[in-house]
Amino acid sequence: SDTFIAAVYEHAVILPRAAQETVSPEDALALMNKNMDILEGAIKEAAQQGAHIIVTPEDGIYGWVFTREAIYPYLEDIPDPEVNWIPCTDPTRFAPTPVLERLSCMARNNSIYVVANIGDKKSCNSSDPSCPSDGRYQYNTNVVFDSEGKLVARYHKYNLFMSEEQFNYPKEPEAVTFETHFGKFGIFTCFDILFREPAVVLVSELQVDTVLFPTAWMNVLPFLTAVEFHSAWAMGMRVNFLASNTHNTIMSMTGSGIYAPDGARAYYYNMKTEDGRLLIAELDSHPRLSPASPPAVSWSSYASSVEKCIPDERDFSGLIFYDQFTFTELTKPEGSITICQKDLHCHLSYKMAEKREDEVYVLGAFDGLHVVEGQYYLQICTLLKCKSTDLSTCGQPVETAQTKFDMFSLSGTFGTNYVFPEVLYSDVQLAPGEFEVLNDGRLISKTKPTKPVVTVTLFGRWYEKDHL
Ligand SMILES: O=C(O)CCCC[C@@H]1SC[C@@H]2NC(=O)N[C@@H]21
Repeated sequence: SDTFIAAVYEHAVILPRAAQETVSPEDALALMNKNMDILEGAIKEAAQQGAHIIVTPEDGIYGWVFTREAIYPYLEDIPDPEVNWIPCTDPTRFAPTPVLERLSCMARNNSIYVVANIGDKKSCNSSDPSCPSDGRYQYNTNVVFDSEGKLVARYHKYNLFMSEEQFNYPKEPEAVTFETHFGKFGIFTCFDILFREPAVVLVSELQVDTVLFPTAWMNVLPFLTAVEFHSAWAMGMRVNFLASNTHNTIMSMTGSGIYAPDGARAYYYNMKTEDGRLLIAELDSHPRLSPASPPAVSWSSYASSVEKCIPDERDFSGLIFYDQFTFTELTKPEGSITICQKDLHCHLSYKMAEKREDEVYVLGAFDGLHVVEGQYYLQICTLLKCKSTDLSTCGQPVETAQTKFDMFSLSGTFGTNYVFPEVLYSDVQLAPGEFEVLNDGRLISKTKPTKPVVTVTLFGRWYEKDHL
């Protein structure tokens, strides 16, 4: 069919009382059942509203369990989907798997695809030289059940985030896809989104239509807040993207959404209360075939054609999330300005509705390797509001703004084809339908921006440079 209805659930996970202590398998299952009780409510509601598929978050069933031993009682031995198994109707076929059984039944009883994140365990012995000393591999794992409850996908997270010492890396990245009558799906988890494998492979080589993305994402302004970055990835990669985040304001975890290539269809960001939220929206099954599908972009085309930038004595540098940017201030209410760092030249044309005395904006450029909490090579052009009128605060996280723009157009001489366009308004709000990327690489406002701008950014990932 042409469209389908997608659901994502942002879940305020009930955490284990003491994540460092080892509990009995009964206590582990009791906690997982408490979380699954809540997920079941969301799954039922989504199915009632006609959703074909629902995504639930990373760590959504047992929370954050920090040691290898402490997570063990929560894990199940998840078979390869090729075994063709409906745990709901055949629960004893493999070793005890009460969580798989319950998830399978939730999918089957509500006739909806269910995506969940749980832990997989695989025993090994000394015949395998890389077998861990405790005799098992433990994986951060996504599972997908179809609307009859059959296990159709299993994915082991490849890019573990720093603190996930409870899990092992799979030996090779897994590019997991499955077909449905509403399009081809790919799946990966959280930190995977910053790397080429398997995320980019799923889209560029395996041509999936929709990405399923369970996450436990800690927000970092100005570029890596969940709703901002995930919607930008959907636009840059030209896929649908179903992001389900955990909700825990103490950890800065909030921000889920249903994103199409041309913008968010629904999203949720809430740092004020501890409420979860079900989102439901309609999407094109094959977004690339849609007439509204954005064209392929030649990212550096426009910026390479404008005059080169000449270093100016008023340029200055500042840190954004530990990366040293080169900045120049927007001193006039409107104009065209350029800033460079190494090979990256960034160009901005803009017009403010009014130049306020109490707010300062800069144009910034960064071309280099980010090295904190993981290493990845970035090329970034950004228009952003500084925290105060003191230029030394430029780059620090800012959530609110009052300056309205009449228009903006941002471009850069990117060396990579992987550029994610971000527009963030005041109070961490997205701007669906209000901006677009032209095929010459300009990120432009389509209409007069309706809210004050916090940042407009072209976030480029240069995968080939990571290992040089
Ligand atoms: O557990 C994960 O895989 C999610 C981590 C994502 C965190 C994002 S990516 C880098 C940045 N650092 C943070 O603390 N939050 C963001």
